Amino acid sequence: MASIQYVDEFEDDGYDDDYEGEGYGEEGEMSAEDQAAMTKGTADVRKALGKDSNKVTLAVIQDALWHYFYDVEKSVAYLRKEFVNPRTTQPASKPPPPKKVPEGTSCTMFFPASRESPWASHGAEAGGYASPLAASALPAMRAPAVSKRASLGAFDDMPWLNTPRDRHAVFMRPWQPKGGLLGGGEAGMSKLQKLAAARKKKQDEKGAADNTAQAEKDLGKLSLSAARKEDEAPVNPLAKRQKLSKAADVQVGVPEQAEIENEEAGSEPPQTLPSVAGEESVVELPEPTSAPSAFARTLLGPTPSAPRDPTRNLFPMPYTLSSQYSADNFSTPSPDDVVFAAQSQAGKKATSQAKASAKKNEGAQKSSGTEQAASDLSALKINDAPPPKTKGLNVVKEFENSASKRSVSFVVVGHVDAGKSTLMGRLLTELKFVEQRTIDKYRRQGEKIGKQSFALAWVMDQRSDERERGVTIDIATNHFETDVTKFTILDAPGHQDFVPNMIAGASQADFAVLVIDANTGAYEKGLKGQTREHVLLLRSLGVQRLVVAINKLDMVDWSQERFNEIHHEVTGFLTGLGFQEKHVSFIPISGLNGDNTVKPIENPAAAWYKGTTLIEALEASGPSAARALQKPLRMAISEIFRSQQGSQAIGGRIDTGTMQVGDVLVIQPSGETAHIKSISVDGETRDWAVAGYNVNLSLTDIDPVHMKVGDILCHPQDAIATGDSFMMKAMAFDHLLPSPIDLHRGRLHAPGQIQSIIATLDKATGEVIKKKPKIVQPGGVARVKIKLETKVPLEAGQRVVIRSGGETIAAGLIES
Ligand SMILES: Nc1nc2c(ncn2[C@@H]2O[C@H](COP(=O)(O)OP(=O)(O)OP(=O)(O)O)[C@@H](O)[C@H]2O)c(=O)[nH]1
Repeated sequence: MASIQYVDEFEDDGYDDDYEGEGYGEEGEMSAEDQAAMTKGTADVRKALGKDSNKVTLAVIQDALWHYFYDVEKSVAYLRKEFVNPRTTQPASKPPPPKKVPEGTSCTMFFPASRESPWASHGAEAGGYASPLAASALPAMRAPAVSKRASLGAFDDMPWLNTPRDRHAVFMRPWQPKGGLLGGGEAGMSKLQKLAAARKKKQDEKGAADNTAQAEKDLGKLSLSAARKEDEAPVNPLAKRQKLSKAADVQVGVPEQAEIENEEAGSEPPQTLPSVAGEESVVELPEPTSAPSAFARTLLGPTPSAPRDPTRNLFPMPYTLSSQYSADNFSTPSPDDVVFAAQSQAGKKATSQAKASAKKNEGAQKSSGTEQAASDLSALKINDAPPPKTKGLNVVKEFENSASKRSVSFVVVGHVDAGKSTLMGRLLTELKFVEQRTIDKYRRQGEKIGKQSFALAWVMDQRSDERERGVTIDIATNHFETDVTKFTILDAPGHQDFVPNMIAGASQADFAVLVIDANTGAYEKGLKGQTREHVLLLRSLGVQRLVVAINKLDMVDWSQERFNEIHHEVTGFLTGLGFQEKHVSFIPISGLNGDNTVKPIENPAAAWYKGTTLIEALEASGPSAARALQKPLRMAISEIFRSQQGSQAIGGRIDTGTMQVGDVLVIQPSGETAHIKSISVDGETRDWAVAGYNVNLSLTDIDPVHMKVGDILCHPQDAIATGDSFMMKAMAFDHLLPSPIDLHRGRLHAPGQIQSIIATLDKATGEVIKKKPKIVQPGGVARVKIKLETKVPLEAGQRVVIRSGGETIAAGLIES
């Protein structure tokens, strides 16, 4: 088969002749398959045309075959329509006869692409870019046998080209800002814009020279040379700012009544500048040469229609024309300047020069509000305030001699929805620490969100997210007292997502109330869930006494059988973990109804129970060991807040030792010190506090940035050390191996890793069983090396919990 060359015969038709479709070479060989198909197709077409076949050339036949993918039927139909029986009026889309017969294989292909993009034809609908595929270029994909004009119309009847217009791809031209917008980038400037810019530059240079001469003349009249000398001397920022604002006052000045009247009358008043010496001079000032651009107006608002303040012409900047702009904003010292001046005076740190300028500035401070603020601030005299005085008490003796009630904290734990918060709400209501009308109010509010059954729980769950979700999220603290004891309730969240908060609560408690939902299925679920995990954590954190409240017994009709079943199983579980039976009491209860919280159960179905009420059980419980008053002071910060008096305050529990007002404390790990200004225990102000107390301290001489929740307070003489590497004796709840972990102690959370497992230990004796094991099985005890990412205040003998991936994997004692 002869090789043919398709060439463009429409050289002046406006198409981009330079462009050849990407991927199509000038010389492309027809494949053997194509050649065979072409030969057969040609014969078939001729046969189909019969005697009319002499009306068409071979080239036209082969061109048609190529276009119709060797579809003889379509090719014949086309040839008959266009060549054998041509219509009198040729359609615009009629493909012109190719120049050469398609016997060959190479072609030049043409896309109807614009000069701007080889891929798209600019000027499609909506100013977008129509893809060649959408805009009749599809035939060109079969281009080797088609001229570019043919590509536009030859295949209009192809069904696959009749795609709806809404499915045509449209490429949008990327947005490019026009050059020259507020002096925008030069790259995008048109020639005209460049020319205009060059002319303007020339004009400006000329104008600037004139203006400079004029300004120098005017400035000479102002006699500012003396002031300039003053400027050179170092002054404090306030003095400098005030001097500038004073000058601004002089320059910008408040217009005289006459001027205002003039302006109101619409006449431009003479622009008057009073000199420093009071001398008046009329200054001819240049008018701004152009109005603000549309962009500037968008940013700064419309140009005020009122006559402009003439003095503003001193600053021919576009923003001064904005209605938002005020030249008086800096005419008085800024708040920072006021603070700076006040601190300089209060701390007596200012240099003599600064003092002199501050004195000078006093005269300049015309605003009485500013003077007041400065005097108020100087009155604070933070650094001058004497530290709170200590009474030098022997706190241990004071404690022993005091007739105050014992202070006890208990944490309320258990599986989610066991009824912990409800039980505490009921207890506080029964004891009249919460009024019934408050519960009624909560019930009405709860009804609105379908949570009326949580009315009692809302006594503890005060956060809006807790109320909306019906789930306790963080430790809620509340207080009540009996004749002999002041109790602090630490209501812990039961949801597994908030176990770290439960750990924080448990680490502040003397004993725990474990609430178990006796309902069918609920108890069993809890035993696999947080009932079990919470008990493990209590044991690990050193809590030895438990009151087990078997709750919601109203739902199982006060079944003695159910009570006994739970009693039996839980006792086995607890003793297995090392709890002593004598330190654990079981109470059948209904927190919702209040049965057996303060008053014995009235329901006859519970006549089988002859034991104590919850409050009696609480009274009988307490700390498992004597308070460690003689040990060094250790208090973990559980909250940081501002007291009502505005001073810095913290809350927490004293783990060991004693403190009194006036003591200096070290906050670890920052190492910063503070003074105790006041101590509050159970809402009462005290001179001292001892281990076991939950206290609020008001501190002085400390910046709150040096404190955070989880930090430890101690006395400087026996401050706790900080470190990031510890040896720990750990009881494994899950498999333990060197891996990333989170270490928890109270509110302290520190990321780190188990660096190595030193040895597995005998649970009872603590003797080494195996050195350097690869893994520790759940239930095993091991000595592990912990490396933390930051230094934290931890010391030997402290109990910590290790968690990983949201699960508690171990707990134990810091050894060193
Ligand atoms: N019938 C009955 N329902 C109770 C009792 N105690 C609590 N409930 C219901 O149990 C649901 C959960 O009570 P909460 O007090 O929020 O439970 P919780 O243990 O504090 O929940 P979390 O702190 O989120 O773990 C509420 O709808 C209570 O009304 C009870 O003694 N009897």
